[in-house]
Amino acid sequence: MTRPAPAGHSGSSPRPLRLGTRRSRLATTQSGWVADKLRALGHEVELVEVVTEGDVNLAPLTQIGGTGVFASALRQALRAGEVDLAVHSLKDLPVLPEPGLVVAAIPEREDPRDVLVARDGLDLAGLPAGASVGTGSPRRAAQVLVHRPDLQVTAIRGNVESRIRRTTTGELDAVILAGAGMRRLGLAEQITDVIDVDVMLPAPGQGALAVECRESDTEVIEVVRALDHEATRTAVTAERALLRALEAGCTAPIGARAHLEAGELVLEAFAGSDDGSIALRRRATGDPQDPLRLGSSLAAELLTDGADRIPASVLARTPTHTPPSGDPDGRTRSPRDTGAIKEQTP
Ligand SMILES: NCc1[nH]cc(CCC(=O)O)c1CC(=O)O
Repeated sequence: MTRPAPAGHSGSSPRPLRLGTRRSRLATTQSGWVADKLRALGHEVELVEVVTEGDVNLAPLTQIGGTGVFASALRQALRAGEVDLAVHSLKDLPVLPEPGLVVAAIPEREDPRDVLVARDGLDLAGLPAGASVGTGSPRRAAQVLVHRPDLQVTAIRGNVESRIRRTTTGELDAVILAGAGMRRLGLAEQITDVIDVDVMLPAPGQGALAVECRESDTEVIEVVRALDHEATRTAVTAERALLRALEAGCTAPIGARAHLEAGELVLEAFAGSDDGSIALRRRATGDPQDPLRLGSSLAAELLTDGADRIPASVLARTPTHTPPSGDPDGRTRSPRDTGAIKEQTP
């Protein structure tokens, strides 16, 4: 249902902006944060819940099409005119631009680093040899094993709260999560170690949000633009350009973090393989006016130095098999979903 554009809207009697959100607590918290920012600017905002494949299907993300599954249903709701804007975790957003949609704002990002939640308040160095560490992320698994090959990495999925619970029940010694998500959920006091970027580079875009609108909806775009943070946009543009140039998806074992330092844009990146045979780390600096170039040139360097040997199946995380016929709730993918999932493969 597409609502007719309001005639002569000037901002004085704003139509309520319909903000589409996933139903997880992290998603509603992030959406609520954006809604509050827009309300503080004088706009009326209502939240609209959208159910995504990634929420209902608990198969490993690497099998059901990567984290792009979280974005696809929200994007469909945007295109259908059911909502006017959608808030994504930027790291879950496929790197290829989505036709008809535009990321109108990237607000200032949180600390992008990964954190450890371990039993008994342990930090990474304090975990004993053989300790079990849960993560569903090939990027986290690869990097933690470079630093601590003696640890036992276990694949886990689920929302932030349920992953943390695995350490309190004694099932696992530790889990690795994005610090940003934990802080937004008010769970900062459960962090037992903030993992240094020298040990683990975050996912490209980690800690940042992306507010997406319809390209044709200039009125909403103008409103949302006010939330954009230039330094964040510059940094994540370099990080995502690297991911794109590696032809990698958002669940690939690729880490990247850019930041401004003394007027220069610094980009650090990691590229690894699942079996640990490839684990490359490189750093480059460039012009903050051209983050795309810095990202793609560092990607080229990684490829020359061995990242070209990382199998395409590992990088792109293309669904390698048809998902089990019985989705948990019997939901079948629409052709549209499939299209949206495909877009993140090169
Ligand atoms: N893949 C799930 C996801 N997407 C965004 C975040 C956290 C918030 C962020 O990184 O911006 C998380 C949880 C996690 O990785 O621990």
